[in-house]
Amino acid sequence: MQTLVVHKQKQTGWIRFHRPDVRNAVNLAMIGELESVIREWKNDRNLKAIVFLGDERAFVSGGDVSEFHQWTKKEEIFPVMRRMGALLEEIARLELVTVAAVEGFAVGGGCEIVVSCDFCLASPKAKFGMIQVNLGITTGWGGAGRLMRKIGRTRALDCLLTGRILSGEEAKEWGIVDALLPEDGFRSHVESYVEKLTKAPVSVIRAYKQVADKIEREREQGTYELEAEHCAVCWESDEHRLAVESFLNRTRAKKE
Ligand SMILES: CC[C@H](C(=O)O)C(=O)SCCNC(=O)CCNC(=O)[C@H](O)C(C)(C)COP(=O)(O)OP(=O)(O)OC[C@H]1O[C@@H](n2cnc3c(N)ncnc32)[C@H](O)[C@@H]1OP(=O)(O)O
Repeated sequence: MQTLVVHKQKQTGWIRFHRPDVRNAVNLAMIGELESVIREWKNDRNLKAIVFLGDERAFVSGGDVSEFHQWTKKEEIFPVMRRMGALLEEIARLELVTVAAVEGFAVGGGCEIVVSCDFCLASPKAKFGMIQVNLGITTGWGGAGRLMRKIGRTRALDCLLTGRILSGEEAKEWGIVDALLPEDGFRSHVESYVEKLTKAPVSVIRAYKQVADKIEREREQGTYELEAEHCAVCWESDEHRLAVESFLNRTRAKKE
């Protein structure tokens, strides 16, 4: 695999987002690789948990601005948004424990990946932000609906409308982070935490995830399709075009 480093350890699968040069930004290749891992592992009846992680600098920095933002029409970008939204819906509905382990930036779509997991474990230096608004767009992968369900409508709207960046501690206080773990030996702290979450038999884990999923389905459908639609419409705005140009100009200027 080019964009992910994956391995299984006992009954836990580990998926590391691995595009360090671009702070683990999600491109089409990563979406394809993540689809194939999730669709293979979801049928592993021995697996109890999946942990998603990045590196000390970034969990995931959102969609790949260089790749995604070459498309300017809503008809071009909607299928890409919907595809990743459907994948995060699949992850959210997995009948095993899902964990986002965050040490660095989880921004934009990276924050949407975080809230599609059952648990978020973070180091105090982690940073979270639904920064799509800074690009003049909305979430596109279902993250707005999941954030509202996780931290409540008012705080979620504050994060979505301001694009504020929260430290690990602030994100714990706001309810995005479920446990803060020491930066030193973060990975082994994550392993011990996951061990506690997965001492139950596979059948018990799958049963409780089915209960959680049923409640969510009865309460409301996932919002990823609506969000992908809104994101695609905003994609054509001048605000979005200008924000992307300024990001790409900054990147080019650094190279000169
Ligand atoms: C529905 C999802 C939605 C969408 O897909 O449109 C979104 O996710 S919108 C949000 C898209 N993401 C961003 O706008 C974040 C952009 N990145 C940053 O703000 C920073 O890179 C940050 C805060 C994540 C990390 O800052 P740091 O100072 O640690 O690193 P640099 O900014 O110097 O970046 C290093 C290197 O990585 C490239 N990079 C970072 N993020 C992205 C990205 N999302 N897409 C493409 N490339 C990215 C950055 O340009 C630098 O490249 P270099 O060639 O080394 O200059």
